[in-house]
Amino acid sequence: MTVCEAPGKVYLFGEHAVVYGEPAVPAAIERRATVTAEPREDDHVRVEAEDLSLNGFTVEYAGGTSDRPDVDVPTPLVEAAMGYVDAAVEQAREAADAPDAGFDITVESDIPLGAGLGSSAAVVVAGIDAATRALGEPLDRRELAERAYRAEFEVQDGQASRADTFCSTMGGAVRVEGDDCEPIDAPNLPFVVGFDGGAGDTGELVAGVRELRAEHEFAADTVESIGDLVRTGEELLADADPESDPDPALLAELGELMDFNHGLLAALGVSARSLDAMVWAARDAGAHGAKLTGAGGGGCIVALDESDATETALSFTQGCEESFRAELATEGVRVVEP
Ligand SMILES: Nc1ncnc2c1ncn2[C@@H]1O[C@H](COP(=O)(O)OP(=O)(O)O)[C@@H](O)[C@H]1O
Ligand SMILES: C[C@@](O)(CCOP(=O)(O)O)CC(=O)O
Ligand SMILES: [Mg+2]
Repeated sequence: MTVCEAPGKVYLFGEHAVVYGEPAVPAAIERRATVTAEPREDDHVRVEAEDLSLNGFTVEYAGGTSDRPDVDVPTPLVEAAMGYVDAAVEQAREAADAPDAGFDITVESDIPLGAGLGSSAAVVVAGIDAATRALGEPLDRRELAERAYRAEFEVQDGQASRADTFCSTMGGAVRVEGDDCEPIDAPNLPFVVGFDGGAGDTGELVAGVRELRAEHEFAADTVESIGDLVRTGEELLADADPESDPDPALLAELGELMDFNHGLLAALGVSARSLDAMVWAARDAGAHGAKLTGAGGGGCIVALDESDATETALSFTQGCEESFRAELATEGVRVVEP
C-alpha cells in the first residue's frame, strides 16, 4: 500500500490568463489530498472517494473506458466525478509501462472540491505519485508534474495550464508561463481564504473566457493586462527577502495588484455575487487586497492580512460558509507510506 499526499493552492495572480500563455504565480497551501494505491491481481480499478458527494460512493470498474462502473448514479455524473482519478491511473499505467495494472485507490482530501483551491491537481499529482510508486516505478518531480498536467489537460478538454499541477508537485510559490515552470523564492504571505460553500465548473469557466476572448478585443486585452500585472507582482516578490516576514509596504503593493486582478477577472465574467461579497468584506476589514482564486464562478477568495480581522469579518459575511488562514505549504507532494 502506497500513500502520497499533495497540497492545494491559491493564485496570488494570473489564473485564466495563464491558459493563454501569460505568466501566473500560484502558491501551495497546507490543505492536502491523500491518495492510497494498492496494486491488484487483476486489471480492475476500485476507487473509494468519500468526498465526491455528500455520502461519497465506491465504484469498481475494469481497465479502459468501455466498462463503466456499476453504481446507482447516472453514468455522466460518475464519469464527470471520476475523470481526474481515471486520468491519473492512465498516466501511471503509461509511465510504468504497465497498461493492465489494476489498483485499489482511496482518495481523502481536506481541499473543497471545485472551489478554486486546486483539488483536482492535488488528487491527480498524489494519485500518479502513489500509483507509480506502488508499481515500483517512481517518477522524478518534473515528470510527475508533466504527467499530472496531461491528465488535467485531457479531463478539461484541452483547456488547462501547468500552474496547478506544477505548484502542487513542487510546493511553495511557483511561476508558470506556458511550459516554462519554476519554483520562486517568496516570503511567507499571510493568506486568508473565504469559501462560499459552492463550486464552479473549471472546464465551463475556461471555455467562457475563451469565447469572450475570441469575440471581443477588450477581453483579449484584459487577458494581456493580467499578464502585465503578474510581471509587476513578480518583480515585487523578487526584490523581497524570502527569509523574513514581508514588510507592510510589500503587502500593500501586492494587495493592490490582487484587487486589480480581481477586477480584471470579473470583467472576464468569472466572478460571482458571493465572491464579490467576500472580496469586499475582506477589503472593508482592512485586508491589503483580495481576489477570487482559481476558475471562479463560486468557491474561494484569497486575501492578504496578517491580522485576524479579515478571517473574523468573513465569518460574519453573508454567503461565506468558512474562512481560514492558509499556511504556505513549502513541501509539495510527499510520500506518507512508501
Ligand atoms: N477528494 C476527491 N476525491 C475524488 N475526486 C476529487 C476529489 N477532489 C477533487 N476531485 C476531482 O476534482 C474535481 C474538481 O476539480 P476542479 O473543477 O478543477 O476544481 P478545483 O481544482 O478548483 O477544486 C472533482 O469534480 C473531482 O473530479
Ligand atoms: C482557470 C485556471 O487558470 C485555474 C483553475 O484552477 P482551479 O481548478 O479552479 O483550482 C485553469 C488552468 O490554469 O488550468
Ligand atoms: Mg482544478
